[in-house]
Amino acid sequence: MSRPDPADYLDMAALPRLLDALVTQGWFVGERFIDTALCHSLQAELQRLKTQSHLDEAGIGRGQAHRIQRDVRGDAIHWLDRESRAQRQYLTVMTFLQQTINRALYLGLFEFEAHFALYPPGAFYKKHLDSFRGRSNRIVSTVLYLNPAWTTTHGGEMALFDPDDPASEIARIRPELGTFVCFLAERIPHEVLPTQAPRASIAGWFRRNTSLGSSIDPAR
Ligand SMILES: O=C(O)CCC(=O)C(=O)O
Ligand SMILES: [Fe+2]
Repeated sequence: MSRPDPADYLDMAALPRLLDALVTQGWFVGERFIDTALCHSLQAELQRLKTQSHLDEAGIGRGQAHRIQRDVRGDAIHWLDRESRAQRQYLTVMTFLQQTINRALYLGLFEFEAHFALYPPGAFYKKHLDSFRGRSNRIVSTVLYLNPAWTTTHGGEMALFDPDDPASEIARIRPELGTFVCFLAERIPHEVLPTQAPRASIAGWFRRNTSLGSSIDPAR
């Protein structure tokens, strides 16, 4: 089986803009950044996972601190496990992006973890940081949206906030199929506004390895 070529699945021409935006403002949004056919395959897989009851209620906090809190986040998730061709293609693209970012910005990104997410109507995710400065090993957050023909009446945008003034909104992103967002996990507060329609995505994080000696550092 031939390995997928990342260039077939992502907008190579947008990469310089992505790197520049990460450095100058800490976040990037690209429309049609990931190949449309691949997005449809991922969307179909997420639907299948839902039908087969393979989605779990999402929680907050890692390891022992993990808990479900519906008043904070209301999505259901499934961690990517390379089970399908579409997942493997997406993970290959993300590995390529990791190498591209490391070569240009020396962030020392070490691995990528990601989950499908489905927000049912009425669900949201309150303003948060994906990682806390100093403690964290999530360095760059990513989101790929999987919703064809999303309109403003559907709500469910992601709002980004100014790291130096977290009350001030700096961007609002419609979760349209193929749109890809990445941002510095320790810097950019963000929020998922209440959605009116089922909202599908893949949220992922590039991590740095912070394991020390024999003490392992779990991803989740
Ligand atoms: O789906 C989104 O727009 C963002 C999701 C998010 O912030 C998260 O899963 O941490
Ligand atoms: Fe987040």
